[in-house]
Amino acid sequence: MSGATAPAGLLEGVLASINLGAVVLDGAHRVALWNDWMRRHAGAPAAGVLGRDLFELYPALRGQRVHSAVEQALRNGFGSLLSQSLNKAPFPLFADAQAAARGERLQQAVEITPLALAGAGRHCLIQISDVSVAVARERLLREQAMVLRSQTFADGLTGIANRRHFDVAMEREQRRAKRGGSALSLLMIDIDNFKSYNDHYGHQQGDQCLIQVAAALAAVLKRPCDLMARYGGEEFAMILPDTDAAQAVLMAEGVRLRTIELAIAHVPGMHREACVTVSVGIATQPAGAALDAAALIGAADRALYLAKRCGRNRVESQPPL
Ligand SMILES: Nc1nc2c(ncn2[C@@H]2O[C@H](COP(=O)(O)OP(=O)(O)OP(=O)(O)O)[C@@H](O)[C@H]2O)c(=O)[nH]1
Repeated sequence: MSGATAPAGLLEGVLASINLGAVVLDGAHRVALWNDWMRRHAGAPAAGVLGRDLFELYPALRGQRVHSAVEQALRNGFGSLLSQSLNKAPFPLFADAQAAARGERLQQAVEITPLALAGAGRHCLIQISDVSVAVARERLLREQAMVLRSQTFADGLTGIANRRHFDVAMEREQRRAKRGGSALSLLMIDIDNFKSYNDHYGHQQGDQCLIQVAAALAAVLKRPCDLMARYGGEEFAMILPDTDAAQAVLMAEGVRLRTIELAIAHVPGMHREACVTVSVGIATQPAGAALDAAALIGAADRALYLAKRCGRNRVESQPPL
C-alpha cells in the first residue's frame, strides 16, 4: 500500500463535480446526501432536502418503480437499473429554468445500489444520469427509419403504394383470406391508349395524368385494409380483402366512372372517348378457395387483356386457373 493520503475535501470536490445526480437515502428514505448536480437540476438546495423523506419530497414517486427499487436495496440488499424505456423521467429534474417552466423533464437513467455503512445500517445510493441526448438521437433515428421505410414502399411519382408494397400486401392478404376462409378480389387497372396521350402531350403531362388518376382511384377505397398500388408504368392494382365477385364488379365500375369524372382530355382521334379512361380486369378468390397470389394476378391480367380487346373503357372478369 502506498502511504499517499487524499487531500482534504477530495470526496466533496468529486461529488460536486460529477456529471451525475447522486442521492443517498438512509433506511427510512431520509436524504443523507444530495450532490450539486441534484441542486442544479431539481432546483432544491441540499439544505432544504437533507433529513427529509424522499417520498414526501416527491410523493408522485410513491408506488412507482423507483420506490420499489429503493425498498429492494434497503430491505434485501439488491441493486436495480431502471429501464429507460419504462421509466423515462421519474424525477422532476430539468435542464434549466426554461425547461422547468415548460415542464420538460430530463430523460433519466436511474441506478439504485445498496450501501452497507459500518455502524449506520443499510443505506442506498441513487445515481441519476441525463440521457436526453441519447434518447433524442434514438428518436431521430427511429423517425428516419420510418421515413426510409415509407419511401421504400411508396411510388416516387404518385405517392401511392409501389410494386414492392403490392407484392408484400398481396401475399399477406392471400394468406389471411385462406386462413379466414374469406373472399379476396384483385383489380388490375390500365389507362387506355396512354402511349398516344404521352406522345401527343409529352411525358411531363403524362406524369400529371398518372398522378391525377392515382389520387382519384385511391379515393375510391374506403376501408383501411384495401390497398391501391402502382403496379407498373400506367397500370394500377387494387387488393380488396373480404370482397366477393359481385362487390368487386361494383368497385371496378366505380373506378371506371371516377376516371371519366376527372374529364382529362385525351388526344382527339386517337381514343374513342374524349377523355382519359381506364380498363379494369377483375379476379376473385372465392371464400374458402385455396389459391396462390400468382393465380389471382394471372386471372386479373387476362381479364384486363379481355377488356382491352373488347374496346377499352370497360370492366371484365376472369376466373383464376
Ligand atoms: N408519362 C409517363 N408515361 C409512362 C410512365 N410509365 C409508362 N408510361 C407510358 O405508358 C405507355 C403505355 O403504353 P402501352 O403499354 O403501349 O399501352 P397504351 O398506349 O396505354 O394502350 P392500351 O393499354 O392497349 O390501351 C407507354 O407510352 C409508356 O411510355 C410514366 O411513369 N410516366
